[in-house]
Amino acid sequence: MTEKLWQIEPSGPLRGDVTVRGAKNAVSKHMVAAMLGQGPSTIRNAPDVGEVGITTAMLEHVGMKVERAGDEVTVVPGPVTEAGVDRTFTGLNRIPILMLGPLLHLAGEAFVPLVGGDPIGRRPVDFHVDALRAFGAEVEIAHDGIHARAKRLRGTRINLPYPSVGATETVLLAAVLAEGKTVIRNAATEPEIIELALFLQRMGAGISFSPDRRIVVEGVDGLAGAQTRLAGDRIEAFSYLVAGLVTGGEVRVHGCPQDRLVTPITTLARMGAKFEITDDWIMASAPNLLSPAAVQTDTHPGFATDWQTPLMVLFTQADGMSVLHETVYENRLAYVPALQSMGAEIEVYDTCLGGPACRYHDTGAKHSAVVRGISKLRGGDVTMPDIRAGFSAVLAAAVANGPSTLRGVHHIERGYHHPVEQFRALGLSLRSQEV
Ligand SMILES: CC(=O)N[C@H]1[C@@H](OP(=O)(O)OP(=O)(O)OC[C@H]2O[C@@H](n3ccc(=O)[nH]c3=O)[C@H](O)[C@@H]2O)O[C@H](CO)[C@@H](O)[C@@H]1O
Ligand SMILES: C=C(OP(=O)(O)O)C(=O)O
Repeated sequence: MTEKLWQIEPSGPLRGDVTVRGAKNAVSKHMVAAMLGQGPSTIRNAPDVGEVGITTAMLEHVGMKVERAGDEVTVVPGPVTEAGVDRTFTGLNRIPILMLGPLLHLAGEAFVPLVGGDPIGRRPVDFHVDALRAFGAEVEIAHDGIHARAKRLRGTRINLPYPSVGATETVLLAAVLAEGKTVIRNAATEPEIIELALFLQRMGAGISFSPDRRIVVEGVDGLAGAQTRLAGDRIEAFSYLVAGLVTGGEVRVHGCPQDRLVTPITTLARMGAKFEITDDWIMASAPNLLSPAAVQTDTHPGFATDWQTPLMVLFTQADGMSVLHETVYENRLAYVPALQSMGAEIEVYDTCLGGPACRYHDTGAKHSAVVRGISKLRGGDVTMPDIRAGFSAVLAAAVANGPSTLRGVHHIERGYHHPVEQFRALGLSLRSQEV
C-alpha cells in the first residue's frame, strides 16, 4: 500500500491569489437534492475534491446518472435501482444520512450505512432519526446502518434540540415532497442551508424562512430539475487568508462573498489584521504583530467550528495568551498534540474558558485551549487526523523552523480544491510524494 505525504519547507511569507470554488459539503447536498427533480439539475462552480467522487458513486449506486464536465456536476435522476447506499460506503462521509428522505420519497424504503465524516466528536444522528419518525417513517437502527420505510411522508412539526446543520437538511429534504406543511423550529441557518433551500425553491419547493430559526415548508407533489452556481467555500477562504497572515504575507482570496465571512473578518481585524475588500476578492495582511484574542465557536452567525483550526495556529504567532472555546464538537481539539509536537505552547482544558458554559461543561471533554504566543514552531512529522486539522498542520509547517512531513493528505484532498497547486502558487515549498 502506498501512502501519500507532503514534504514542506518553510518558505517565508505566503503571498498571492487563491480562487475558491463551492464547498465540498454544498456540492454533495445539492447532488442529493437533485435526486428529487423530474429532470436533470446542474451544479456549477463545483470543486475538484475527493468528496464529490464519493457522493457521485453513492448516487450512481442507487440509479442516478452523474456527469462531470469542468466545474459542472449534472445529476440526471433515474428510477431507483437500489433503495439503499451500499455498505462499502460505510464511514466515508456524512452524506448517506441525507439520502434517507429522498430515497423514501423515490422508493418508499431506504437503507444507509453508518455515516462517517471527521472524528471530531460523537456526531450522533438521533435528530435525523427522530425527525424522519415524526414524518411517519418507520426507522430501525441496525448494527451496520439505518433502515427506513414509508408509503408517503407527512408534514410535521420538528423542534431540533440543537440547530444541527445536517438534521435541518434532512428535514428540508423530507419536507419538500411530504404531504402538507412542515415547521422546523431551532433550524440551522448556516449559509450552506440557505444555499440548499434556494436550490430547492428553484426546483419548485415551497419554503419560507421565519424569524427565530423557524423554517416553514409547504409540501408539493413534484419538483423539477434546476441549475445553480455555488458560492465560494467560506472555510477554505478563511483558511487561505490566515495562511497569509500567519506567515507574515498577504493572500487575496477570490470567489467567496464577504457576507459569508463577516464574523471571522471582524475577529481577525480585532487581532490587528488589515483588510481590503472588493466585490470580487478579500485580502488580509498584518502590518504589525497580531494581538491575542478570546474566541468561542458557535452555530451561524457565530464563529464556525471549521474556522477554529487555522485560527489556533494564528494564535501561536500572536503576541500574548489567546483562548479558544470549542462549543460545537467535544473532540475537535484532538489535533492539538500534533501542534504541541511542533513546539506550539497550547494547554487544553475540560472547562468552558472565555465564554459562557456550553453543552460540554461537565462532560470532561477537553474543549477549551489556552495558547501562548509567540510559540517558536519547529518542523515535525505529523499525521493529519481530519480535514481542518490537516490544513492547520500545513500552516504550522509553513511557519516552522525546519522541514516537516505531513501524512494523511487524503483528508485535505477530500475538501480543498487543488491544495498543492494553491499552496505552491502562494510560494510554499511543498513536495507531494507517494511512498
Ligand atoms: C457534511 C457537513 O455538512 N459537515 C458540516 C456539518 O456537520 P454536521 O451536519 O454533521 O454537524 P451538525 O450541525 O449536525 O452538528 C452540530 C452538533 O449537533 C450534534 N448533533 C447533530 C445531529 C444529531 O442528530 N445529533 C446531535 O447531537 C453534533 O454532535 C454536534 O455537536 O456542520 C458542521 C457544523 O457547522 C460542520 O463542522 C461540518 O463541516
Ligand atoms: C467536519 C467536516 O466535514 P465532515 O462533516 O464531512 O466530516 C468539515 O468539513 O470540517
